[in-house]
Amino acid sequence: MIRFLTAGESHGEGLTGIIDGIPANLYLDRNYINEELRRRQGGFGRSERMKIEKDEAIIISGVSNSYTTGNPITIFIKNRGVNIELGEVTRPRPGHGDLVGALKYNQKGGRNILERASARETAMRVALGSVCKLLLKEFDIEIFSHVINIGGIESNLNYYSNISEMELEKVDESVIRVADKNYEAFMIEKIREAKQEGDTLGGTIEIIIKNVPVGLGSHNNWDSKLDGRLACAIMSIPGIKGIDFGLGNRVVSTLGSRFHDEIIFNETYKRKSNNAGGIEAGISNGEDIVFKCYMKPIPTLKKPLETIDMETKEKALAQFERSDVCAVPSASIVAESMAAYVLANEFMKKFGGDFLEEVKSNYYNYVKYLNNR
Ligand SMILES: Cc1cc2nc3c(=O)[nH]c(=O)nc-3n(C[C@H](O)[C@H](O)[C@H](O)COP(=O)(O)O)c2cc1C
Ligand SMILES: C=C(O[C@@H]1CC(C(=O)O)=C[C@@H](OP(=O)(O)O)[C@H]1O)C(=O)O
Repeated sequence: MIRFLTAGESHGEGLTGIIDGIPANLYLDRNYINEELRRRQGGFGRSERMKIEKDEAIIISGVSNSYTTGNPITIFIKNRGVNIELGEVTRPRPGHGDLVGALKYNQKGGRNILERASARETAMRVALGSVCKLLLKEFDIEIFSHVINIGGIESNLNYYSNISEMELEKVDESVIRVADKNYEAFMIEKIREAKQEGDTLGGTIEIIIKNVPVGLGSHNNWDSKLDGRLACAIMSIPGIKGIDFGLGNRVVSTLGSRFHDEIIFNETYKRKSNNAGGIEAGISNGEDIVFKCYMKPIPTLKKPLETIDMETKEKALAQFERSDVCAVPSASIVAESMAAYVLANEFMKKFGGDFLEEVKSNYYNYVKYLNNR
């Protein structure tokens, strides 16, 4: 079993992560980890903070001469430009953790809460997730993501683009479908407008995972189901408010005869379509795993919402501090990383071994078995 924990505050010394259960003898490419960290820092709409930070993974344990040893791997990422005044936050921001956390932990305001609720912590999830990605790559499993909606500007280039319009449910009128490959330019413009208005945006991310073998996850109990485990991991990302698999909410408006993926046999079992998104009964079915996740608009607004001052109990405007306007592209890298963790964990549960060669032998033995079914 693979498990991980992170620690560290947004404006503290840095972030620490420990991941346990990665087999020995896996080549751990530091450049790859740092490149993943760089990808998370990108995207239009992020705050000045991303110009200050230059995330770099310092590997403290579990690796020798660039190969894993089977020991727990510890990674540290230093916080660089911690130069903002860390005052108390007594005018809590609706949508952030300030009020609920202060009440739950008996704090004067939200400072100690936001330091940990902040998505700064997701840098470490990406570092640890990249270790999981490197393990999955040994078995040709690759995870891709792209942003398909920002604040209602929707790209029609998604996994299911080739489905005829007849089969699409009527799109909400507030959604503008951009059939153009230049949809990114429209999205950037939308973010620019929101920034000018002192407002913020959310959006939709699509994740596609390729070459997943049949048989990860299990139908046999609620907490073994692969879709459930992915949903839990993805929903734990700050700001993510929903996830759906395959055709997503179109399941409600599509006839069963058109929805379910017919089974064919061509050397192995295959499907004529992939509306389920690669998972049936909590088990991967060998097709691409496809899901979408939905991020709410960033809670910190330059044009603040109404709140209550926790000291006076008077009506007030929510506190503003440096903030992103839109962080959907960054969240997509975090979503890839959380998906990598879940899949690597399921992979090790099924093909477990203490060293990579042992995991490979178990895996290829299973592939041989499948080829004879
Ligand atoms: C990559 C990333 C960056 C974020 N940046 C900000 C930000 O700058 N300001 C902010 O208020 N919220 C930001 N958020 C969202 C908050 O962290 C999140 O809304 C908050 O912790 C409350 O959690 P919840 O939205 O899951 O309820 C960001 C989220 C992610 C994934
Ligand atoms: C630091 C990161 O994101 C932060 C997430 C975040 C929040 O409230 O979630 C608030 C902002 O923090 P700050 O006020 O220091 O700029 C973001 O920059 C990061 O992604 O590395």
